[in-house]
Amino acid sequence: MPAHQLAPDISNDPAGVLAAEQAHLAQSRTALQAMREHAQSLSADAAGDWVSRQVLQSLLDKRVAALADHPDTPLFFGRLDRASRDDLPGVIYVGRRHVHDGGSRPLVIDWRAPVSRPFYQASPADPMGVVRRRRFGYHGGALTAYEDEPLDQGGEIGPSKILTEEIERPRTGPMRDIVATIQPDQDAIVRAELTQTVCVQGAPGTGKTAVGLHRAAYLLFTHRERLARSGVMIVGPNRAFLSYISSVLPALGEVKVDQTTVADLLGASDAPEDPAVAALKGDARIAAVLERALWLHISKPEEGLVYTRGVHRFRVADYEVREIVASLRGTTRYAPGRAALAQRLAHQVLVRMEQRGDSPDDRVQDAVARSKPVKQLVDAVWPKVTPAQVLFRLLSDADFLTRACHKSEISPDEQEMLLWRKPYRGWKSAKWSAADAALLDELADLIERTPSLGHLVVDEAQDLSEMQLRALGRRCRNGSATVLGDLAQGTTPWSTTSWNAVLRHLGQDEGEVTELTLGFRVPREVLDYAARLLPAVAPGLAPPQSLRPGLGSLSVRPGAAVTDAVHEVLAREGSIGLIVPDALTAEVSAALTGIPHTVLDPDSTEEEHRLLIVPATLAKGLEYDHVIVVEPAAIVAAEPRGLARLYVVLTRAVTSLTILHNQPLPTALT
Ligand SMILES: Nc1ncnc2c1ncn2[C@@H]1O[C@H](COP(=O)(O)OP(=O)(O)OP(=O)(O)O)[C@@H](O)[C@H]1O
Repeated sequence: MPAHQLAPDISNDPAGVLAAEQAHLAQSRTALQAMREHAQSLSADAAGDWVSRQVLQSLLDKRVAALADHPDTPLFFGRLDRASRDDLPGVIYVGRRHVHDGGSRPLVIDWRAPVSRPFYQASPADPMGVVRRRRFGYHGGALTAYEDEPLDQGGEIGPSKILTEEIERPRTGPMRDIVATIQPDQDAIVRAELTQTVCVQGAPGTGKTAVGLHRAAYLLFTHRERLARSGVMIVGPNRAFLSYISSVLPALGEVKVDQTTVADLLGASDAPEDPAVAALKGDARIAAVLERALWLHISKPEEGLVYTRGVHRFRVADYEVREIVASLRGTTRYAPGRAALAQRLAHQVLVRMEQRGDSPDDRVQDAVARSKPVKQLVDAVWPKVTPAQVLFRLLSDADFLTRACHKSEISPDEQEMLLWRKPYRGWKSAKWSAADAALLDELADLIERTPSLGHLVVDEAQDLSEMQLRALGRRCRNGSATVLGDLAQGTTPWSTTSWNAVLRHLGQDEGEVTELTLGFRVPREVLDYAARLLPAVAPGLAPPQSLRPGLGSLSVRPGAAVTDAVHEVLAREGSIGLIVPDALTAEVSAALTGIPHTVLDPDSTEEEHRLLIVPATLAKGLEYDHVIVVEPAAIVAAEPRGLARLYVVLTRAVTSLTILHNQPLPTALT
């Protein structure tokens, strides 16, 4: 059947339909193979020089790699039979990438193309020109089932079995893409305009991370050239999380996206710090103090400039130097201001030379700007400083801090808190905390402008301080952002309580706050249980909803042994996360001697075994089929926002949650 004709209704012959679709899959696979062979046959020799040849060859190699067929991944997962009379085919197959035959007839259309959109959005109420939507079921790479949804007959469509099965599939290994089953509300976020910053509040497991990654893939497809130049970056909470999500974008054909953590982006700084001090340093009020501290380094010029050339002396008077400095202050960043001061002084010297009858050119001006007297004056008045020097001075010199805090909203008590109890000997030996890293980054930007990316996806954004948000905001100030998080899962001393505030500190006030409400991960029984903590951790939030009933998924066992619970889940299918208070990690691991397991580490991301011991503070963003939580009371007691940590921990399970405890459970859970 030619793809441009509407398919005849042969649904009364399911075997025939399936066979025809399998034939289309085989044809598409062959066509993809031909596309790959064609790409392989292209030569980079046409390029004129060696460099161009290397660039072209690398592009061709990438193209060949992108055309690889992964036999276990469905080439298409949906089909639309369209009623629209336009130039587009009447029947389209929606898949992970475009495939066309020798005559350029599309056999599969990329899920991100506008014509694929009805696959995610069409409904009987708004069929979007589609008569029938077909979903395909796969086993490995083999097409084994299909399901039709008529869209032109009004009424309601029942739940999709293929969709439910996909959502219920046990989890193994890293996160996978959800391209075949993106839901309409998720799709609206994925396809939001590039210029639109979106902020998504969503309960655990509502697909925020998945949506953020698919949005990155969508934007890269739709604005390929623009974003190839400016770049897209994903920022997640820790490396274990990045490792968990690392294969989603490559599976969607996008390999050129940086995935990083705030700590890695701002520089690994991990000196321990009192949470109250960290919270104060994370406060956006500090930004004004840093700015003042930096500009306090400029001193009032007391002397003029004398420049000697041959037998002549050219003078720039002290009041003229003061005027130049005053005119530059506040109109430029610190480092370009320094360079401009040298140039302006040189210019004055040149004016004097011209007045004497010389006709110096630009080269003379550059030479004067680089000359010793000019350099000495600039160094004295507008000294070269690094972020570390400025922050060191601020945190170790009480007088300087007081001057920098002048007219700011930082109280004397707070100033006292900011000062190091035991100052370091010098800025080179100073040990910086995570909060300091954001301050150093702010100073770096005040000194020299930080380049902006085209788009930033920020996950677990509720955990970022205002100063960290400012740091990320700098990196998308000429672009846009996708901000993802859950106010109930905030576990840092500076966790936010308002998305509008987050957007403001990110510098994306125009961003739109939206909500995902349906949970795809956690069974209802478990989610309802965890939600008992919500009034304490995020009073304003409505209880989350789950798509999965999961009867019998929750088991609370006082006094039970860890090994028994572990043996029980090892007999079942799927991944296992044994989440423990951080302080008990070694003890629990020792108790499991003889049972193969891996201990999750913030940096090492290897998961050798199906059974993983997860320290509670690393569980954020991750999920396991079976979760065993050890001693909730100790998880709560370990940190100021311990109840929120427990909420995160209790919402990691896909199939079952077992709680083991000797100490009494937090009251909300009893
Ligand atoms: N439309 C969907 N179809 C199938 N699976 C989905 C869909 N949306 C989300 N999921 C799955 O649900 C699980 C949870 O998704 P994800 O981790 O993105 O949620 P989250 O909102 O970021 O959760 P958390 O707040 O706990 O970090 C993942 O396994 C994801 O693949």
